[in-house]
Formats: sequence, structure tokens, C-alpha cells
Amino acid sequence: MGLTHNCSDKKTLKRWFFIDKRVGRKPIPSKLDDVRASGWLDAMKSSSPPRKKLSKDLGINFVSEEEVAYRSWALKYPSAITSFEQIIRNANGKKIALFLDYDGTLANIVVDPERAFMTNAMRAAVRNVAKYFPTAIVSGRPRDKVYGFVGLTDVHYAGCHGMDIVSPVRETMSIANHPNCIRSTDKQGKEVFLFQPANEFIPMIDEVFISLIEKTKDVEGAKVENNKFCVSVHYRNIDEKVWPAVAQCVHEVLKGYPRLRLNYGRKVLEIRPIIDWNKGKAVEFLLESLELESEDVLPLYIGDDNTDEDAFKVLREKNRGYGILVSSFPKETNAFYSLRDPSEVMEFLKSLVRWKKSTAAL
Ligand SMILES: O=P(O)(O)OC[C@H]1O[C@H](O[C@H]2O[C@H](CO)[C@@H](O)[C@H](O)[C@H]2O)[C@H](O)[C@@H](O)[C@@H]1O
Repeated sequence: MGLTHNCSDKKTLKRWFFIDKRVGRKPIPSKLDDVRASGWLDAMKSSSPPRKKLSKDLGINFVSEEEVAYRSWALKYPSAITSFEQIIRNANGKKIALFLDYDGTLANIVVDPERAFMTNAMRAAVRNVAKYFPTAIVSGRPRDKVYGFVGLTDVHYAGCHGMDIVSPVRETMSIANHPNCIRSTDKQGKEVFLFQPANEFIPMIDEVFISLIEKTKDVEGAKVENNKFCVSVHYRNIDEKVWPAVAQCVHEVLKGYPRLRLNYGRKVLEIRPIIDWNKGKAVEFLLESLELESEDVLPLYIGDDNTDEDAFKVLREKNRGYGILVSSFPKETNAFYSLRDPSEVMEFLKSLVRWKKSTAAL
């Protein structure tokens, strides 16, 4: 009983499920060796581990195993809240610039990507912090979409993992003459640079999107998002037993597109162009266009996902600033500091504002 190439074959998908439930056998036919051998499944499983239930406090001083592991990990990546004074000391009078990821950083992870709203309290915190520090949001979502969620005009936006940036015009920028850097006007009528280095991939991304919608149409819980320069295939709401079939669909489609590659996000497979551009490059671009490339600027980048690692890496390697990883479980990272979740991100942003106000009053 082999699995056909066509993952939208209803019978095949049902068969996967049924056999596994009935006899507990692994329903992995040979074609799936591709996705297993290449480590896709392991990466899918580890991309966003489910929150383990914390053991109940039984009235005695009890710290769960997970908490012990987290605390020991946090010795290497200390909390940006408890290390706040240290961060400020290290800034040593430099101007702080803030880069913020969206999903999992400014908004909690939720089952429906269309409903990943940020709270009004978080919006107010971002609005306030942007009054005192240059602030940019760098998201995997299309720029318009993330703007739709955030709705603030005083922050800068880079969408699609940095493949869709609007920035102030700066004639001296090396990238100003790049064919994909065009002058445009923003919603307020201001002249801006629109930098979309993966422009030529839009038709290819549309094609892949249509083909993945078709192939996954019978997979319960599958969601395919067209993010203009990349495609997200969400498996958060798919039964884990069907993940190999979904991985296989994506694998099959990608075979026909050697100029596209795969990234793992939080319960999402992200297909994107093979170009030398990522969130790290986007941060460098924004630092330059916002005239923040000087040594007197300390960039802080807060993010929760694998794609944010590119930005953490740039800051670490260039010894420029600090990455702050948002994670409630231990994870290898290029960040320097950590925060557990968006509520701690909000607390950190508020601390920055309080500190700025207190020093301004001196
Ligand atoms: O760079 P980000 O702003 O973090 O965007 C990355 C992806 O975020 C969204 O997916 C994630 O959040 C969803 C809502 O909480 C969640 O349902 C999903 O499981 C997460 O992977 C977005 O939908 C993706 O397109 C972005 O690439």
C-alpha cells in the first residue's frame, strides 16, 4: 500500500490516519523516506514544543523539572528584565534602537494566524517606546498585514522576513541604486524607499501557493498562507500523525522549484526564495537608512523564532548590540538575553520608557 505523490488524494490521507489509529503501526511508506531522512520531521516536531503542564504547587516549595531546566538555561541567556540595569550600563550613553518581531513577540501565538491580534496594552507600550527610541517591526508576514495588526504610524515596518521594507529615502545608501529599491510615496505622501529584493519571485510564489492549497485541501486543519514573497504552510492544527504527509506535499512541490527553499517556523513550514536576504540583512538595511549605523547606537532585537536568529547573529558577530530571545523553554540561540513571553516583552518595553523618562528628568 503505497502513498501516491498526490497528497490531496482523500483516500490516501484517510488511510494514513485509519491504519495508524487501528493497529498503531507507523504508516510511513517509502516515499516519506525523503522527509524523514532529511530531518524535516524532527525539525517540525521541535519547532515549537507544546507547553508542558507545570506540576502543581502542592503547598511545599516545589519547582518543576521544566522550571529547573529553564532556570539553568537562563544562566546562559539571562532575563532582559532582571538584567535591565546591566543592559543600560552596557549601552553606556549610546542611543538605543529597537527591532521587534511580531508573532510570538508582540502577540501571543494563537491557533488562527488571522486572529493574532496584539493587545491594546501592548500597542500602547510599543507606541510609547517608539516616542523615545527608533523602533522597527521586522516580521515574516507581509508588511501591510503586520501594519494592519499593529496600526502605528510612528514605527518602521519590514515584512516578509525583511523582503518587503519601506524606509526613509537616504541618497547615500549603497543599496539606493539596487534595481529592486524604488522610490515611492507612503500613505502620508512622504517619499520613501521601497525595497523588495525578491520581487521577481512573486509569480513563482503565487504558483506554489495555488499548488499547495490544492495538495493540502483534504488535510484537516492545514492552512496555507500567501505572504507575497513566501508561503507559509501551517501544521499547528493538523493531527501529528498526518505531519509526515504534509511534509511530503511540501517536499514534492519544492522539488519543482530549485530557487525556493524551506525554513521552519513555529509549527509552520515557510517556503522562500533562495536569495541572500533575511531579517539580519533587513536590520542592517534599516540601521543604514535610519542613519543609525554609527557606533553610538545600540540595536536591540527582540524575537522568538528561527528566522530571528539571523538578526541575533548579525548583532552578535558585528558586536553591535543584543538579541533578546522570547522563549518559555530552553533553546539554542544567538541571542544574549531572554524573555519568557510577550507579557515580559511588554514589561521590558515599559522599563525602557521609564528609564528614558527618569534620565530626561535629570
Ligand atoms: O516573523 P513573525 O512576525 O514572527 O511571523 C512568523 C509567522 O507568524 C505567523 O505564524 C505564527 O503565528 C500564528 C499566530 O499566532 C500561529 O498560528 C502559527 O502557528 C505561527 O507559526 C504567520 O501566520 C506566518 O505567516 C509567519 O511567517
